[in-house]
Amino acid sequence: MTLTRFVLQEQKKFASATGDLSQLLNSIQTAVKAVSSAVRKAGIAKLHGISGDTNVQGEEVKKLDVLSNELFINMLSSSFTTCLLVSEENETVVEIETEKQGKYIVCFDPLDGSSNIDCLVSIGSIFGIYRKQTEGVPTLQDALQPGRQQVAAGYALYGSATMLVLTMGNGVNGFMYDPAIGEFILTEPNMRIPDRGNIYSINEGYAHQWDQSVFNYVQDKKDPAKGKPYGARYVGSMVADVHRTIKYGGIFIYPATASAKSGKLRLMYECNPMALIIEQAGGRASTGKVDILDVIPTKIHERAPIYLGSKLDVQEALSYIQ
Ligand SMILES: O=P(O)(O)OC[C@H]1O[C@](O)(COP(=O)(O)O)[C@@H](O)[C@@H]1O
Ligand SMILES: [Mg+2]
Ligand SMILES: [Mg+2]
Repeated sequence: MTLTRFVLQEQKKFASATGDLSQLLNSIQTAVKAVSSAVRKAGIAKLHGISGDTNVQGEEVKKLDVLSNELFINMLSSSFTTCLLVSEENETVVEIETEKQGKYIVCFDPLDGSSNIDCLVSIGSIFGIYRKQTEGVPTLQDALQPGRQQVAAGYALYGSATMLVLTMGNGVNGFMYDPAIGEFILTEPNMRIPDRGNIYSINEGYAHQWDQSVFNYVQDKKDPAKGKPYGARYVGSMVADVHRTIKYGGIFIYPATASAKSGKLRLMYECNPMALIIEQAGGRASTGKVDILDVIPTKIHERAPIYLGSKLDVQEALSYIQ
């Protein structure tokens, strides 16, 4: 089953569906294919003397995150299904030209894990989709919806293969890209996260900046007197760290630190899409105080601390904090 057919099949379950969401998801699929192809060429480009700024001819070469952002914006605006776009790479909300407007709002991180590009480590893209709630000209306020309102969300992981993981609010499905036929194939139907894992994932280099509660939790996860110690894994690409957490279970944390009181990760295009996927796969995602999905955003680039993963692991971590 291809991703395109899967989406169409979901659409058929709703007699009133116009097909706009399917069209929107198809445009994201195309953007992801184009980003994937650019990612696969980026490493080898160095061999041919092409770097992020200029090639051997002195011609300008776009950085991967800038290129990915343009691909997402072009595909989404020409899908005629969106009115507002919120991108990590754009300071303000992008309003689609009136003639091309549709009823959806898309928040996205076109290229996540950018510090990993130059060392050939996995990177990704993340997106969350909302319906415009009011009539009339779209405004910033239309974009500031809590994550709970997402109609669909997903991520693409550019790893040893490219995989697109999608939720439309009734479970999570994973599609592996087969470059030979140019299609995403459903290879991971109904993905479920284990209720408990044995991996913790956090940037321990910042331990001196954590709250005591985070420190105590991580300490206990390593203490043989407190149970079998957990393994540590931290890629530094949220998509890769979250994908591993869904597949193997465990916990991913990007907490508040002394210098970053709301952590680092962005609520609208990193935390919210991942939180919907994790909840739909049977896990939990919290800021430490409330469910990520219940946070009402006040600005498009705001940050949130995040504790995400297996239900019992997140519950245990939260018991240290609350
Ligand atoms: O280096 P740190 O502080 O651990 O941060 C890692 C986090 O930063 C990010 O790379 C931020 O994403 P961008 O690359 O899209 O800015 C996340 O993917 C990752 O989880
Ligand atoms: Mg990111
Ligand atoms: Mg990014």
